Amino acid sequence: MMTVTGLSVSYGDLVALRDVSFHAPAGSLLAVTGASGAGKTSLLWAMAGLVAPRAGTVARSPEAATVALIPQGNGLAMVLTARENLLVALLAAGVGRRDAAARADAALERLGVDGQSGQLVDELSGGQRQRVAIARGLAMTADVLLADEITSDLDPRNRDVAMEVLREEARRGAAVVFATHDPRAAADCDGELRLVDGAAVSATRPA
Ligand SMILES: Nc1ncnc2c1ncn2[C@@H]1O[C@H](COP(=O)(O)OP(=O)(O)OP(=O)(O)O)[C@@H](O)[C@H]1O
Repeated sequence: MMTVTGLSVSYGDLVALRDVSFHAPAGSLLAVTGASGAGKTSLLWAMAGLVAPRAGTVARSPEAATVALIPQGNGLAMVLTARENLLVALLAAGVGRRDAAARADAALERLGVDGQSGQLVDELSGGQRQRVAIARGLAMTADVLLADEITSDLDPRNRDVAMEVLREEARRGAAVVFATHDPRAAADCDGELRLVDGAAVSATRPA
């Protein structure tokens, strides 16, 4: 569904990603692992089209029409409520008002933050914010879901819920790519791309 070929990303003189190739098929959950600074976020941003590659390509098949990114550090608007954060994203994507409301409410409930729906994000705990950000990505029902370190602030129970959500998204047919430091979370995925200093050192593919 999404194929990365010979991808390099640099910021000025700093090369963050070098000659990385991999394939994210529909219906699979892939982990991107590596130490801090290894290039995981740079890879996801390049896949989302948010950073231009210095070399290489990111190709999407025709069925990969929509891409959603759950960014590291949540990327929520603090001055909006949890529900408004989801609604803004859905309405901006062209989803109708009634459908957007239903999808927002269902996603907040799936992540167990429906009780915080009307609260300003600024008033939420770190873990609650992270769950609202996951809910926003879930509500987009994208063909490709890119999830960047989405379990870092979660307790074990909510970590399991987040992993189940990613798994369900893959089961729905999405190509899901999940950047993580957590070896246990990576072990729950169908395959793993391991980065060291921006280079892919190993890759296991979905069976
Ligand atoms: N906007 C930027 N400008 C300059 N350098 C950057 C920028 N973003 C990332 N880098 C550098 O690129 C390299 C890869 O960073 P990246 O955020 O992709 O790594 P990461 O594996 O996601 O790290 P972490 O696990 O800490 O989030 C690092 O050396 C980082 O300092």
